[in-house]
Amino acid sequence: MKLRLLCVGRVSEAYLRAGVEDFSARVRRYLPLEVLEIKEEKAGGRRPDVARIRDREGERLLAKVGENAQVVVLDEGGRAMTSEKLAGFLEEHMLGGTAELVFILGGAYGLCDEVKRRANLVLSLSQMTFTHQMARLFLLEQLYRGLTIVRNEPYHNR
Ligand SMILES: C[S@@+](CC[C@H](N)C(=O)[O-])C[C@H]1O[C@@H](n2cnc3c(N)ncnc32)[C@H](O)[C@@H]1O
Repeated sequence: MKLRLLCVGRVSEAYLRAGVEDFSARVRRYLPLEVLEIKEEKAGGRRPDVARIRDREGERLLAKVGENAQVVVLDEGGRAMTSEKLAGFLEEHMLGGTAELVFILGGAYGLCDEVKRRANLVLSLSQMTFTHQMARLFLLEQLYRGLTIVRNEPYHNR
C-alpha cells in the first residue's frame, strides 16, 4: 500500500519543515509516501471570500484523487481516534488490499463540504485547530507511530 498526502500550501516554517522531513523519512521506512502540495488560493483584500477559496482549493484537491482511492480527510470536527485505533485502521487497509490511502489537509481556511463528502473517514487530531503546517507534522508523526504499533516496534512505549 502507498500513502499519499494531499496538502494545500507549503511548509514554510523551517522548524516545522525539519520535523516534516524527519517524520516523512521515518514513515517511508514502512510504506511508500508521496506528498503533493496544491497551490493556495490567493485570499486578496481584507475580507477574503472564504467559500470561494475553499471551493477552488477543493476542486484542485479532488482533481488529484483517483476514483478508487480510499480517502482520509483531516478536520478538527472529524472523528477522534487513539494512536492504537489509527494503527488498526492502517493495518486493515494494508491487509485488505487498499492500493492507495490518501490523506487530505486543508489550507488556512479549511476544506469545503465536497472534499469532506469524498472522505471515507474524516479524522480529527484534536478538537483544537492547528495551522495546516503543524497538522501535517502531527499527522506524519501519528502515521509513523501507527506503523511502529503495527510492527510491534518500541516507539509507542505502551
Ligand atoms: C488552519 S486549519 C483550517 C481551519 C479552518 N477554520 C476550518 O474551518 O477548517 C488548516 C487545516 O489543518 C488541518 N487541521 C488543523 N487542525 C486540525 C485538527 N485538530 N485535526 C485535524 N486536522 C486539523 C485541517 O486539514 C485543516 O483544514
